[in-house]
Amino acid sequence: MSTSYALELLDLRKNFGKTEIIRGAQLQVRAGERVAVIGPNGAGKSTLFNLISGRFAPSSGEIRLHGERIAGLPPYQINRRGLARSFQVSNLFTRLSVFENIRCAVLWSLGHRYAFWKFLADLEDANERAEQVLAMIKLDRRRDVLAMNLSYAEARALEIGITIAGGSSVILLDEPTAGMSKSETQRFIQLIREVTEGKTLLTVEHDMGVVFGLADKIAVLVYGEVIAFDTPEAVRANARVQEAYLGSVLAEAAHG
Ligand SMILES: Nc1ncnc2c1ncn2[C@@H]1O[C@H](COP(=O)(O)OP(=O)(O)OP(=O)(O)O)[C@@H](O)[C@H]1O
Repeated sequence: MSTSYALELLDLRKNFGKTEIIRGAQLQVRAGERVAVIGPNGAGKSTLFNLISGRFAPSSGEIRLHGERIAGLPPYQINRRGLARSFQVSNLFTRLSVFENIRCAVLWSLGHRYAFWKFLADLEDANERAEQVLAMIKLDRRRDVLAMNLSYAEARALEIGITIAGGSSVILLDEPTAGMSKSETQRFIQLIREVTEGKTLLTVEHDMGVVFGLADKIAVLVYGEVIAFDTPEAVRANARVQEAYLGSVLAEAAHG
């Protein structure tokens, strides 16, 4: 039954002009699973995330979030239904503090932009929730620092905090550790594991160390199709994946 899945892609397709980039993608993600979407450059990973989060409307097919149809809805409506996508660092409010950035995200998720009386009543709750999120992303000691003065890794942690602030149950992270050193990456994987505990997570990831450190399941996207969706061990052993993509990447990772 479809409602047992947190997220489903059903024969999803997306054309840009005459070129079909997503070609009948199928995926069924259970609640609480952490899934890494991998695939060669240009396979359509970012496009897939843009479809799921509502930035692009699919050409055909369906997307279901907790059994509800969301394909073609605008991003804010998909967000209201419990799906949040990480924003890039450049989307932080650089002249606001770490705390204020998170509080904005909490208030936004409460949907109180236009109802001032409700806004005041809930401000205390929002403050409390923002403090909790700060502690979760381990930036409580950087609470009053302006976002523009954070280190790169701290800014990425803040980005994750903003993504989870609204309490969404399905979280999409696009290359969360890109640009980090090896030790920062290790710490960040742990942080992501903690803050997404009990949630459904989808990441796009190129770094195989991150993939194997974070994912319960791997979805392999090749030419706009999910050619495998299984545990890391099974995907690693899958001949079709080896042939299409993973063999070369794993060989590289082993020597890198
Ligand atoms: N808005 C767009 N208009 C036209 N073509 C697009 C658009 N967005 C993406 N594409 C094309 O779709 C294909 C898939 O791109 P996408 O960025 O989704 O791949 P990806 O798997 O995320 O790649 P990478 O790993 O390199 O980031 C590429 O050939 C790209 O040029």
